[in-house]
Amino acid sequence: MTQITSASIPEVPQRRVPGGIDAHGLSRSFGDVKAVREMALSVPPGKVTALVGPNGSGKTTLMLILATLLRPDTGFVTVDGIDAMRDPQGARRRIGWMPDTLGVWESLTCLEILGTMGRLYGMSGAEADARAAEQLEWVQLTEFAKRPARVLSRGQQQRLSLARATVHRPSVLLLDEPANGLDPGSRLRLRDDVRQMAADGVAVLVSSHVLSELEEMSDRAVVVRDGTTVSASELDDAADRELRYRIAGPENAQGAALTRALEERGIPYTHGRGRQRAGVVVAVSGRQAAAQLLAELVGAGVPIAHFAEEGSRLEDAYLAAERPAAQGSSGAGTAAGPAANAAPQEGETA
Ligand SMILES: Nc1ncnc2c1ncn2[C@@H]1O[C@H](COP(=O)(O)OP(=O)(O)OP(=O)(O)O)[C@@H](O)[C@H]1O
Repeated sequence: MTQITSASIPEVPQRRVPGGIDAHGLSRSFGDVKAVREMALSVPPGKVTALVGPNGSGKTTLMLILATLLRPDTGFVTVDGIDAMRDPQGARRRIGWMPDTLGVWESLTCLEILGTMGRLYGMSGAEADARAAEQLEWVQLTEFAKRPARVLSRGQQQRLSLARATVHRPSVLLLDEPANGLDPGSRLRLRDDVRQMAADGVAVLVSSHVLSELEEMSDRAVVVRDGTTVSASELDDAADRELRYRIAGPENAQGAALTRALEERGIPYTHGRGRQRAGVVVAVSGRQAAAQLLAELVGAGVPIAHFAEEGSRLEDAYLAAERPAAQGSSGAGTAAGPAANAAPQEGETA
């Protein structure tokens, strides 16, 4: 894999002095394939930023560039203000990198792997060994301390990978599909660990295809498509943004009483599709408005068996990115359009 060197690389133009990651103008081609095109991205400290996009949109290529493991054709990356092109070693000391597969020395024990990593990051032998034991305890792998990594299950490998990525207490953490192969309990732990690291000030960038997982772990979302950043948005509490709610009667059908009540109130709705998607979908301006609508319907004697938020802001942003630009934001057949479409190009904000 190409290593970044400082030779003949121009200095980062003065833009802002960020903690975390600031990248702009990133491009990388593989032959004719433009995997990343003029991409801009910021990953602020103290927050978890979700990186989402369709297959082949350039997420892993971007992650590898940010981790200083792949050299971009153009562009700049700073890590805690350090120019990663000119000083990749300095940047790497601040970065924790968890790839989607562990890729370790399989015959070494878990303790040896983490101890070796600690030494590579400049710790003394005693310090590295103590840190290795501490990390194994953190990821609940102490019982495997003296066993070779090849005996670990996929989920255990992921936990060892997280321990390895954070052995040197990085201030930036890059996680590529971290929940792959984790059982539900381990996923919840991972979410809590990632949130705790962000609370401690770490800048976290995490990519995953499991949007529900990302939604509960992330503060922000960056959506990429065709190698470019198409939107960046805060996943703030949905207090007063437009939301979609699915409403169904006791038979899980749309129900004449329900549709009549909505029509009388001038509330547009669309029909659900399929057995699991029965009922109607309406757009409301925030949870307060949703609560009022529910109270009103029940007050009017409409039988309601299901009333729940539909999709999520992250899902909306992702689906909007999957659609070709020409289709725009038609709302995907629901009463409300995606809420995140108007988000600015990442890098123009901050
Ligand atoms: N080493 C490589 N050689 C040739 N093409 C590559 C290489 N790495 C990536 N690509 C191409 O670059 C594009 C972006 O790939 P990348 O792996 O970054 O996407 P991704 O968003 O991570 O995809 P996925 O979600 O499927 O993992 C794809 O078209 C891919 O085929």
